[in-house]
Amino acid sequence: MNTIYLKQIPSFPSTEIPLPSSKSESNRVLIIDALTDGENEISNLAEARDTQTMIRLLKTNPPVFDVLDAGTTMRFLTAFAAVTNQNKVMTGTARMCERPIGILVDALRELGADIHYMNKEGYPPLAIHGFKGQLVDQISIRGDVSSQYISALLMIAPLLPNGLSLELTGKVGSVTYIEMTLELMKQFGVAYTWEENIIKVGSQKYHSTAFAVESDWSGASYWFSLLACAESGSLFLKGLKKDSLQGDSKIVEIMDHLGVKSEFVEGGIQLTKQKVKGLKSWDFTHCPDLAQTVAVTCAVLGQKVDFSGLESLRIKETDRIYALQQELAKFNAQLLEGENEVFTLIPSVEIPNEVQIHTYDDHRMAMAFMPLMTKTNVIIEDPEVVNKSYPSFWKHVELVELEN
Ligand SMILES: O=C(O)C1=C[C@@H](OP(=O)(O)O)[C@@H](O)[C@H](O)C1
Ligand SMILES: C=C(OP(=O)(O)O)C(=O)O
Repeated sequence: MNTIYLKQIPSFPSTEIPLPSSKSESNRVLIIDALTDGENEISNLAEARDTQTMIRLLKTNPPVFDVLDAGTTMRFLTAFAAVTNQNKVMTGTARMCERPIGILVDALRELGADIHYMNKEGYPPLAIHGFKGQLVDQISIRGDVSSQYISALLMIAPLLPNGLSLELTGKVGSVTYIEMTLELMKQFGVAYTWEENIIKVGSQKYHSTAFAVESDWSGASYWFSLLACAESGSLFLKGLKKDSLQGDSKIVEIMDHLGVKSEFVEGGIQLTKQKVKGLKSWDFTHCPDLAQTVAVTCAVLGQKVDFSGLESLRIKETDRIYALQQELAKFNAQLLEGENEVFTLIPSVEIPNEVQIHTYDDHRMAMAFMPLMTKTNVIIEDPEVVNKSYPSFWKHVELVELEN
């Protein structure tokens, strides 16, 4: 098995981290670009495998769209292929074929798409056999499983002859990602309304424009965590802006409680250490990708915290609740399931001299446990797993190591 060894570094001098581009923004912009008649000027697309897979599939248009382990690529391309009247097989890794897609398929079938399950009802692989023409212009969709189904439908909505009125039902999670989708659509000239739980997008064209993808706030979260866990140090994260389309910019507020001060300056954000104010509870409903980062930070910093809004974590790259519980236990921290979907993070009492982290084919497991290197020697299994969203992650870790 391939591993990476992170020798303990309790503190580090000021280091500049370049950061990758956002894969969420990139994958939306690529779909919008494919649906725009004219030419767009898109820059700064992500190096993330999820984005590179999207680029390759859109460019080569093979009969089988194998998205590997990319959730957004699967969900967005399914809606795209269906309403652009294509015959396509949608598939991915074994794990991708365990991640539900029934809610999106039901909605697309209601709209007029011909889609069959090739194996298990509700899950990829799918066979898409074109579009019969728009059958309805109003759809209800539950929002508690994945916002990606909603984003997928919104992006294809302007193409529909009658547009689309989408009623969101139940608890809606990851709302910040729905907002990102709509804001990007707006930047490409598409109008929408969102009143209470109904989003309406009329039939209209996307307009060509220039768009530069922002740096990735989810990727930035690991650097906030590294500084929070370190004895001393400072970090400059390049390319981040205060007004971001990404909900994971919430990390600024979370880390303000956990000892990291953020100052937006020209060209990025300067992170310095401050007194730990403490965190009692946090709701991750709209920033689920930050949960692993914050869990490890709190475990290391001795913070007992109630985590809520973790429901979607079980159906991501791995069952992230199980994975966190297993790996936190290796340094005597716990994530205990309580009543009403609240989990309590019990921090570590004693960290062993060396900890080996299993990564469960999940990039965020590898990256979230990196900051443990401030307290002990860490071995990360399958380090290349980070390629899904942040291929240059270990190179950036070396920048911190080199300063020592
Ligand atoms: O739309 C997006 O770009 C994403 C939405 C979120 O998924 P869910 O909506 O399934 O929570 C998030 O976890 C994922 O990493 C990216
Ligand atoms: C959940 C994630 O991605 P996706 O759902 O797009 O596979 C992620 O990047 O953490």
